[in-house]
Amino acid sequence: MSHKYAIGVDYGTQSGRAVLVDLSNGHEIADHVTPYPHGVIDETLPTSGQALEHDWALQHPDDYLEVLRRSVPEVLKQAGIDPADVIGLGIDFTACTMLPVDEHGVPLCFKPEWENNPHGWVKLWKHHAAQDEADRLNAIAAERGEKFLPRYGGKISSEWMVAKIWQIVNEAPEVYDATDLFTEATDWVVSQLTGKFVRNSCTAGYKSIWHKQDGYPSKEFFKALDPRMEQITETKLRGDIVALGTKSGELTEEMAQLTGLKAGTAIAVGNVDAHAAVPAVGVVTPGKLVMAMGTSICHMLLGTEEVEVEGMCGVVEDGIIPGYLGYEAGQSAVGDIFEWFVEEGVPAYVKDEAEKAGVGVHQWLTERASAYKPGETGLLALDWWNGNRSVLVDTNLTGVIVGYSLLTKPEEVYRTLLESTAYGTRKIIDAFHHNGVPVDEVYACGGLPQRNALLMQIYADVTNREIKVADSKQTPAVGAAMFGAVAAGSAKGGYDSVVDAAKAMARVREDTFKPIPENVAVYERLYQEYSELHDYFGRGANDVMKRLKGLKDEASR
Ligand SMILES: Nc1ncnc2c1ncn2[C@@H]1O[C@H](COP(=O)(O)OP(=O)(O)O)[C@@H](O)[C@H]1O
Ligand SMILES: O=C(CO)[C@@H](O)[C@@H](O)COP(=O)(O)O
Repeated sequence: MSHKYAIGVDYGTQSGRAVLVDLSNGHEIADHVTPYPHGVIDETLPTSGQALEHDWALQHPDDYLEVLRRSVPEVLKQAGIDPADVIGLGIDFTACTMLPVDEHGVPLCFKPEWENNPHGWVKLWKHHAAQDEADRLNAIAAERGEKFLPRYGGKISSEWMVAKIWQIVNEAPEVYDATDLFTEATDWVVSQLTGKFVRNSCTAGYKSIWHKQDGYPSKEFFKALDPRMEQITETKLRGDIVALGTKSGELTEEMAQLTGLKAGTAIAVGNVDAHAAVPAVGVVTPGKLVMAMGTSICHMLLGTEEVEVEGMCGVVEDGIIPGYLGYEAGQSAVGDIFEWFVEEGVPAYVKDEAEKAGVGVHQWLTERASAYKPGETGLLALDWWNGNRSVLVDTNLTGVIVGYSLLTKPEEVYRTLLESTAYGTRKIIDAFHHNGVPVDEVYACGGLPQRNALLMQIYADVTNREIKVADSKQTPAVGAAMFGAVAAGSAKGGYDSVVDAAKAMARVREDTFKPIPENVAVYERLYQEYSELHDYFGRGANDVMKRLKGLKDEASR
């Protein structure tokens, strides 16, 4: 049999990328990135120019198709292989990134009658404008003693499906009525490839409160939210829910024309970016935490029992690797915080000097920040620039930096922001480790580990754990390709399980980041200070952040 390949397409926050992978060893033969032409739509609607309220974050579904149109043919061209040797394709996506579609699967925002209504568009994972709905949902679920709540660390997030749908019910009931299905973007793109709609068990479990044994919450629960939602699981959330690793269907003729692949190529069911990355670093057993580090961080861990962990995003049977309970937690902003500082927080001289030195601002700041010892900046920050996903699950929390003086330098602030995100990760590791889901090893993948060695050393020191790094530029895409190979199956030159695929294809770098004992000692003290601030601002002792947000809302109305 000739050499076989699979393609993984990773849909990130700003761009989508296709990677063509050799199935015998996991090597990335070709990759290509397509920045989304409309990016993240968080200021004005592209059609009408209507201003969006803050906390909104939308996307354009055609941008996802653009990735297929541009990046898939490009990797085929770069690799110079016969498209018939690409036996499978898998995709992974940010989540919960959701959209309303009509009975033909057409996104409402593609239709002239809905294109000017912001609720007809894709709501990106970091759309945080459904916090009121999430708060009410959590109160109602707690009052009713809904047994799903502990599976989600005690709180359903405003980032997820039900809160987002309920916002549409409240603010645009006409869009709700016109919607045939609410879908995850990952399932919608797969349906465009195969011509057939199925839901994947991963997003259904983590983002739509679905359980392998119990199904969705009851009609009574949805009715208690809003009588208009009573039947939603049989109507707008209907659809077969199938396990990761399943073949969703085959590439249609039309999509074959568009991508250059062969019609009939096996297409895996949709997956989530962070979850797809886990087998791609070879993690298929418990005890190993995988951090997908980019705009945000998702923390993924396998377990054998369902236990309650404060503020985790969820525990889902078969949610990451079949046969295990998959645990997920996360931080809503990590790279995004560094980017905010680079874009909005540095003086002009930093940009000038970086330009003169011929390096990016991140690199310029990182080089200078590396000269400081832990504690030397005198600064400490709370990493809540985009709220707190775990363990507090509260998007209304905001950022703090303590310790400024007239001598504070931009690189010190940058280092402090790097450190603050490491403390946020430590909170998550502690929550799992001390509650029956051990974290013995840590793996990192995503854009950040390759770009910033200082950041990774800080994470090793703050967590006091050695960190292994993926030997791949595009780990989630490689994971998605593995699932594509499993969808094709061994008879076609792929694999029969993702565990088999991981054995052959997963790769981590030989060099690791090891904790440095003297740094660990100082960071332990700083982490105790972080914890004090974390609980003071985050657990109700002082709700100043929420009062400020309230004032801001009043002022902007
Ligand atoms: N040298 C750097 N150090 C730290 N962060 C960086 C650096 N370069 C880029 N970033 C951050 O990386 C993030 C993008 O990560 P990436 O993994 O490529 O994207 P995504 O999360 O969308 O998949 C951005 O938020 C950006 O601020
Ligand atoms: O929330 C999830 C997964 O559950 C992510 O899709 C979301 O944090 C976005 O991830 P990125 O930082 O864009 O890779």
